[in-house]
Amino acid sequence: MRPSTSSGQTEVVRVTHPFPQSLLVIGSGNMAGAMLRGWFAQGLDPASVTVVDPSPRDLSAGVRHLTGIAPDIAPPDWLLLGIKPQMLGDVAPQLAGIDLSQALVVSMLAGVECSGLRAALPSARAIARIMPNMAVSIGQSVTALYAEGLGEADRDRLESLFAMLGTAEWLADESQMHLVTALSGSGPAYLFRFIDSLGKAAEGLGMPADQAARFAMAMVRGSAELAHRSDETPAQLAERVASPGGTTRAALNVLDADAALDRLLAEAVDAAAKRSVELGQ
Ligand SMILES: NC(=O)C1=CN([C@@H]2O[C@H](COP(=O)(O)OP(=O)(O)OC[C@H]3O[C@@H](n4cnc5c(N)ncnc54)[C@H](O)[C@@H]3O)[C@@H](O)[C@H]2O)C=CC1
Ligand SMILES: O=C(O)[C@@H]1CCC=N1
Repeated sequence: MRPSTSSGQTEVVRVTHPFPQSLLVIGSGNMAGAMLRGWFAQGLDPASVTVVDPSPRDLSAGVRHLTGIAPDIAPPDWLLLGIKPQMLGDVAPQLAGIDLSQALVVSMLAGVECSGLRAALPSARAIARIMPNMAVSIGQSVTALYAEGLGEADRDRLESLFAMLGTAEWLADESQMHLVTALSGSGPAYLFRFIDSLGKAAEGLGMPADQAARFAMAMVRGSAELAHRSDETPAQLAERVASPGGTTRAALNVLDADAALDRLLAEAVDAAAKRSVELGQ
């Protein structure tokens, strides 16, 4: 946008965007692919991006695509790691031929800590970790950020780029990455399962399957938005739905008996966090 000056003349504003000069992406599947599409929509130049992936997902026009790491890859400003954690051991030695002395490595690998990334990519200028989630594809991820000893310019840039894809928040302690992975990284799957299970419950009691699925989905969508906009906590909102002696209380009594739901989710999140620790080893 070009704002007018008080004299009525149009002032040319030079926008300094936060995108890296050159972005090398290793592994562009569900997550890295969705991030790239989000950034392209916000102005990232496809010509500044090189994607290395034998079978990338929905590659955008204008991006340089390689099926493997080639010796002529120019030293990148950012290196985004979008491979599975289990692949790092194979991929890292191939990256040894690329000059990473100017590169900020941004890793989305679940479980792999900064020390493991540093050992795998010893020549990198700096290393940061992120934990986004699948809602990155609609610009509504909550992305956790973590880095040690990162300069202010890198921190600002990282924060700006992930704020473009939803919200971004720094973690003070790396061990929290395992928990955030188990909470908001894997979390969309828990909610998708809940929606599916709720629809199936109504179907089992006699509702047509497609209608039950539609109602379950619409209810979750509206309720999540309501909870997001409300000043009250989700726990308080649940109490507001439950009329004394009514239908909701009858259902909540089932979920709350022996803290069944709390215990189930605590167990599920604990299993995910433990798996995150294992993936880093
Ligand atoms: N899927 C999710 O919801 C989330 C995933 N993550 C993390 O994101 C990373 C990627 O996950 P997804 O995108 O779901 O997986 P994905 O399987 O969709 O993407 C991985 C990509 O790596 C490519 N690849 C395989 N071998 C390669 C090689 N040697 N060189 C370059 N590319 C290669 C594959 O072709 C694929 O496109 C994982 O480390 C995961 O922990 C983090 C948060 C959420
Ligand atoms: O399941 C996984 O390992 C990845 C990390 C968080 C979500 N998906």
